[in-house]
Amino acid sequence: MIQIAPSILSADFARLEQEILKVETAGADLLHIDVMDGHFVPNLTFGPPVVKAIRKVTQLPFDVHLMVDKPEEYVRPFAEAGANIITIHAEATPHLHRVVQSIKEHRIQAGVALNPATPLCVIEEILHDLDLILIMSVNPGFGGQKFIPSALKKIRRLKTMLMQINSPALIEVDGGVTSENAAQLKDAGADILVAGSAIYGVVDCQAAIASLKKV
Ligand SMILES: O=C(CO)[C@@H](O)[C@H](O)COP(=O)(O)O
Ligand SMILES: [Fe+2]
Repeated sequence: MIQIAPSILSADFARLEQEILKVETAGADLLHIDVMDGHFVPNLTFGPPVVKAIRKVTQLPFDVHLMVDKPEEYVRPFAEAGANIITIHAEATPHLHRVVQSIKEHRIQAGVALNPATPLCVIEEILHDLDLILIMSVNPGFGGQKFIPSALKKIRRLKTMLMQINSPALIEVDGGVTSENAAQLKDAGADILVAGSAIYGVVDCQAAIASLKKV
């Protein structure tokens, strides 16, 4: 069954605890935390103290999406704050292998994210080291953007690559996910759907999660 990871980027930050508990009760599988540094992407969001604070209010696994330059400097602080998965961007470091290994040294899951324009070949040599690959289906930085359809072809090709090396790594898709494109994403090979506005931007988030899951 497909897993759903609500992105708290679209939550009401003034009521963050309730917003997290709301999606936990509604059947979320993971909590997606978008970390932005104002350099790698033109937006600023959460640091390790926020992750540490919300670690106390929920049992949901934390799926930390680091949209930051020099990700090597942030692995330890986010791991110690309570991340269960740390995903770094391939475009953000020339030392992808080293940073992936450093995530694994913290005994948490390691993911690599690819922007829409980044080809799959940049992760080919480290694919067997990864627990998760995040395919961006919007340009990172903001919630509420329109899904870029070329992500579907990329997910299909990635699924084939993973099957060829017998890898159990999960494919996560992030950006513009809705109940309209969820079935296509699952058919293409996605295992985890991240959704911000499709879950936090509607009145009934339980129905929203259910409709994403039922694909
Ligand atoms: O990483 C990002 C954006 O950079 C995402 O996780 C967004 O938070 C997804 O929001 P929606 O596109 O689902 O509204
Ligand atoms: Fe994200």
